[in-house]
Amino acid sequence: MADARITRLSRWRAVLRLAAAAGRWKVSAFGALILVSGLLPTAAILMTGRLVAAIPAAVRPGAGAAEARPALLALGWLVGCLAALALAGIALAQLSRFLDAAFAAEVHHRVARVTLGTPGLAALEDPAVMDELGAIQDAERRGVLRQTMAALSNVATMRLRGAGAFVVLFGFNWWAPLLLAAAWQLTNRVYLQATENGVSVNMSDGAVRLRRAEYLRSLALEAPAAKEVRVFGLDGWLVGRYGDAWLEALGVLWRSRKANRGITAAATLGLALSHGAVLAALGTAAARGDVSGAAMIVFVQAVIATSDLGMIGDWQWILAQSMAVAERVTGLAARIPAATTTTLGASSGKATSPPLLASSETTGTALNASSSPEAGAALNPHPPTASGTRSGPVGVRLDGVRFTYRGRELPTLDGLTLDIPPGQSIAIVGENGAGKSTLVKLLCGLYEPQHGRVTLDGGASPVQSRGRIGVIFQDFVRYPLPLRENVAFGHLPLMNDGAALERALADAGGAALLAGMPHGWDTVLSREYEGGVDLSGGQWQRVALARALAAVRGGAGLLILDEPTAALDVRAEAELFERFLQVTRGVTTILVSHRLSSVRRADRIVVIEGGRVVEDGSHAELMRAGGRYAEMYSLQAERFAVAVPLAQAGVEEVVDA
Ligand SMILES: Nc1ncnc2c1ncn2[C@@H]1O[C@H](COP(=O)(O)OP(=O)(O)OP(=O)(O)O)[C@@H](O)[C@H]1O
Repeated sequence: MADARITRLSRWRAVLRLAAAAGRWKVSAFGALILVSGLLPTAAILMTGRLVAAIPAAVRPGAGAAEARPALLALGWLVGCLAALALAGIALAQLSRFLDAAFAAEVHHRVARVTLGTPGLAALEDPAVMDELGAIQDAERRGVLRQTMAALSNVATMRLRGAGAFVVLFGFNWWAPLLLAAAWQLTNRVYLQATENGVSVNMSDGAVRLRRAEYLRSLALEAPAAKEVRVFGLDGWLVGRYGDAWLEALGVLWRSRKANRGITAAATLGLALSHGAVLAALGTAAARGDVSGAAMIVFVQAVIATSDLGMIGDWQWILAQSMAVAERVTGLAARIPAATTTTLGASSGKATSPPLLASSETTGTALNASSSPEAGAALNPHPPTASGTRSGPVGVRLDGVRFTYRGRELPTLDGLTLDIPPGQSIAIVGENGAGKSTLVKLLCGLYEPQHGRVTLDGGASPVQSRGRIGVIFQDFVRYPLPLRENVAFGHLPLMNDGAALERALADAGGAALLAGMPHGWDTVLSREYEGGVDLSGGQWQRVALARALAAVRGGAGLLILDEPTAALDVRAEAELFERFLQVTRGVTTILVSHRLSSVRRADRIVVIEGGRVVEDGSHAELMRAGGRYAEMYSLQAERFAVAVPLAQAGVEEVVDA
């Protein structure tokens, strides 16, 4: 019981803390209006009694006589109460709407601040955190959060009305209000317990199942899985699984409701008996003449109004859910490690993003660089840095790095040591699952190694160096946003610098792509939007490359490319790499690729196996050594030799290793 009280208290505190974001005056006005709306009904009940009591005296001499004054006064007060009640109701509804918008925005903002503020991915991949976020999102989607203040005002005014009636009933006798209040409280407690149980299972066990059901629904309804669902004939299976998953989620709720059925019935019976007892006592008193007609009207209204001390239905359910969500939101920061250097303000995801004023200078410099007549000039010879403290290529050092994914027993990287001097171009190769992409994520500070250290720029952590890194991940994001944003996300200050964006896209081999866009830079890269276009896999890859090059233009001194050309045909890839060597002069580049024909152009190649570096050297050195690299290269070269006749016949993709 004490625990439940503490939980309820902390939930109330959480709601009020989030609501406070709307401003002290608005919240104070909200509280005052609740008080007025909650207490005026009791005043109206009392005024009705006064009016009824005064009417006989007023009727006999006529309305103009002095005896009629109390009745007129009571009537005036009653009308005043009702009018004030109506006005307060309107004002409260308006203010609730405003506060609800502010409340939902604050929840949104806090969740975004916490999730974007965590520098790595580990916390967001934690199933417990995913469930928390899923439950919050679910409440947002169902509109629960946007009704919190309306629910709060309704519940609070009704409780005040009930409390007023409770006090009024003491005018009849001492036990009637106590009996009715106890009966309603008991019913309310039972209902509340059932509601809270329902909310809890809904947001824990139910949420997990609901998330699964919604994922299955998204597979059935949304574009990404549409092709496979149709070709593999998954439709029937999906509909069945979705139905089962949905019923499982609802089953959790139904079971929790069923468990409370008996006690709910007992509480309802108690309610009926207590009302019967009080009304019988009132009737007896009236028959004996102990209670006047006017008092009878007041007490009967009060008996009815004590129901506001009981369960209130939907508003209570909404408030209970909002309170549980509010508690989760305010506790989220404690469960997800806070950012050490990133902030929501650095919305580019770069801790060292320049302020807007500085960015125009940055843009100016970039513009000058980009407007250089020399095609393919080095992108970042002396870049303006985001932090203003560092420029030029970034040195990278990994010291005995060991990293194991959550839930896995064996480490993916196990004592990996690698030193990359500034300006070097290095290629990382290894079999599928060797840990190449994991290494990239560690270099970007998305995971922390359990042992060893990753440092950039001569000692900074990857998170501190975010503004100095340009990256294309293997699973880069295809933003269904305008082409401009898809490229400028690499360095936000370039957003309106058409020349710099154009140069980045051209350097990524995407000049023709821009020419084919119906609305130029403003073309949305998704057919789901009016005037939008769909891109091929290779075209998307060029856009992602342009984004990484925009980052370099904005000051990144380390460019990491994880399988940047997997979707390009062989000729396009060869052209692109040729160009790349020119435009990334003065930048440290790390290339992860299975295409050894591209890899061989790097200054240095390292082979990863068993979580560590097993070979390290130039293409020629590694070929001479005759180890893993030489073996892989020879295998691909054999395929190349077989494929050349086909390639000459125009089937170039066969060469793709
Ligand atoms: N988020 C994750 N959680 C748990 N395990 C993961 C996660 N990401 C990758 N792994 C595992 O870590 C290992 C290394 O994966 P990684 O993607 O780094 O390999 P890779 O060398 O890039 O492979 P590929 O050449 O296929 O891209 C794999 O066994 C993979 O299953």
